[in-house]
Amino acid sequence: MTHAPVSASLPVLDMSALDGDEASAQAFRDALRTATHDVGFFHLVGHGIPDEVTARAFATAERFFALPAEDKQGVEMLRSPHFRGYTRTGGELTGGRVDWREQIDLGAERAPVDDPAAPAYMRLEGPNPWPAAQPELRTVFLDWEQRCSAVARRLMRSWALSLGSPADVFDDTFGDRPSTLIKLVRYPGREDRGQGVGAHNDPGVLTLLMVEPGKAGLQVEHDGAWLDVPALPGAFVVNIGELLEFATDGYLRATRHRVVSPPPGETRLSIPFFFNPALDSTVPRITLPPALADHARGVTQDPDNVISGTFGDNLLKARLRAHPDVAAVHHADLVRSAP
Ligand SMILES: O=C(O)CCC(=O)C(=O)O
Ligand SMILES: [Fe+2]
Repeated sequence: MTHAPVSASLPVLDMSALDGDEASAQAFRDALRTATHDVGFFHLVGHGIPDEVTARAFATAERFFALPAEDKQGVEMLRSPHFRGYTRTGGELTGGRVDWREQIDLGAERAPVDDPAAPAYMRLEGPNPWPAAQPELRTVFLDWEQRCSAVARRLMRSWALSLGSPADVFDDTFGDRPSTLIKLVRYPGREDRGQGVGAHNDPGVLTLLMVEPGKAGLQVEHDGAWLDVPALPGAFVVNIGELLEFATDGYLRATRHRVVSPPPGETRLSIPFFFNPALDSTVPRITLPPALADHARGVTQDPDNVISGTFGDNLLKARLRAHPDVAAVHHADLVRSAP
């Protein structure tokens, strides 16, 4: 690949260029840096995940949402102090307003941390509730997690090089305990085409989003307007989160986005994968070469959303806000002490 074509206003990057010669790998890295400096979003093809694997992921998600309500309630997030499991439609907030989507959150499968002296964010680590009625959910999405993590680690190394840093500059941030999270999301249709998920930035580093083929609804803020971003079949929509903006002093941009509900009678499935640092790791603030540093905009300052270099702080804050019912049941001590 030499040039990034533009489709539906977002660049399309072909990751298979990394398997080519140094010139094509360099062109990919330049396109990666430019896309995430300018818009903060791009389409990613050539990522190596076969179409049939993606089709299986959507078929599995569809079967999960079609389970009887009791099966979904059996794995509801309200039972999980780690914010894992099923959230019914209307059970989640973004920007203080109700999102119209149902979802299951599947994080890195680990043992809970039971050290009372550990920072509060370590409560986010723990097991997932897997539905007994659908055993393949576990195998399909543990496999999806492995595949997406490999793509994400490769992208992180490409960003590092593209910013004039050693390829491994971000490696320790993720280490062997990255905070991965997969959401299976179903947006029901409705008349008013309102908030499927409200406008937000992703709080972490990197998001690889797969959208059901042919479905629109994702909108990305650019130059003060909302761009419609229909999915390209088999391609990820990739965006960066606030911590990569933080790491680059705003040279790379975490961009606000939202999903509007599909029309009545339609639904939209999506599978976002979040590749984020270990909860207790501090993201390095990298030194940019002068030519890039001149174009660093500084980190966006929002008094309602102060960014910490420690990922766990950001994630815990985001989870408590999005799921106040889970917070009230399992983390009343934290909610009471919140400013
Ligand atoms: O469902 C989508 O297309 C996007 C979801 C999203 O932005 C999120 O869950 O952070
Ligand atoms: Fe998002």
